[in-house]
Amino acid sequence: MSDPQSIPGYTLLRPVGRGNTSQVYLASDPDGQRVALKLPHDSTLQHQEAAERFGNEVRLTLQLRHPHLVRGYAGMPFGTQAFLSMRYYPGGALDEQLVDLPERRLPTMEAARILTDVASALVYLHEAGAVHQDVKPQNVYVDGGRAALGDLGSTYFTSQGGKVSGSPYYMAPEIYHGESSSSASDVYSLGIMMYELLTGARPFQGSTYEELMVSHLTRFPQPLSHLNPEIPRSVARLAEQALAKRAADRPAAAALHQALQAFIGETPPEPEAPMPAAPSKAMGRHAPAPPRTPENAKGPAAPEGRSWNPFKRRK
Ligand SMILES: Nc1ncnc2c1ncn2[C@@H]1O[C@H](COP(=O)(O)OP(=O)(O)OP(=O)(O)O)[C@@H](O)[C@H]1O
Repeated sequence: MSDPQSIPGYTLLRPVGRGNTSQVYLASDPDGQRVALKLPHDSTLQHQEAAERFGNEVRLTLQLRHPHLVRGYAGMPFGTQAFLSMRYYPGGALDEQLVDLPERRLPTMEAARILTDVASALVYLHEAGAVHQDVKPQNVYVDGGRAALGDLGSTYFTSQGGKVSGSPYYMAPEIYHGESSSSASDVYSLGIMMYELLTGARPFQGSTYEELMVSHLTRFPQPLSHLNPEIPRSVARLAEQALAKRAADRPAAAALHQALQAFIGETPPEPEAPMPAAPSKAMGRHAPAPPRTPENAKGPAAPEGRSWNPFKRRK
């Protein structure tokens, strides 16, 4: 890991979190502003793929600007002085905040506001031709009730291509199949987050990678409005469609954003307005994907033994 004291102008205040690839500190920057300072572990810098992922996160966090993306201030993408300075969120990541709540559940309107913001960030990324690939509460930061999506390490521009990845609880069927990801894969992950935040439970469960894969590929969650009657039908229907097994059957992030915005009262509801949809051949709702078994699936390999972690990104 870079020595934080050796990054000119930054004063380390205290550690705030540790991930697989980096350590994050609360620090003060050259202007005396409190920032989150992310420093890669030594092991990250020594591993080419991990180092490239860190560099990708630095470059894209500084390049992509949106009110609902974690704001990057400064950084160095590579080398022993690699770092990323970004907005500091005192409450940490959303998953860390959920742990403290009864039944891991936010009040419905709070959850809907967070989801609206994440959907808004995805609309921006998708319009820019980018795919995030790791939408999950661990990568969402909330302050004052409003959210920002972070961790652009796996993000890529479709025009340039990128390595497929995802986290098993949030990963779309096409990624389990070993196919490429697209904006529709992000919409699927957002659909999982909608279920999780609006009901307190993830729609697909499994105690091993294989069980979780089978669940994503073959099961259908209960209608969202049965699980939470406070959710308007328009939002519930789109969340269910976001979990369509076939990418082409999912709505665009813009449709989800529009419906969520109307729900939280940020724009007047427009029931007559056509929802923007992802280009699609057939619209068979929740059409099942061809049956796959753990043996024939081409998706990312399941880790062995007890170290299986459904939140950990697969590459
Ligand atoms: N901007 C921020 N503000 C406050 N805390 C943060 C911020 N960014 C990260 N953290 C804290 O640091 C922890 C580690 O960050 P993060 O998950 O981004 O690390 P990582 O090494 O990139 O993760 P991964 O395991 O996905 O490689 C987070 O769980 C969170 O607690």
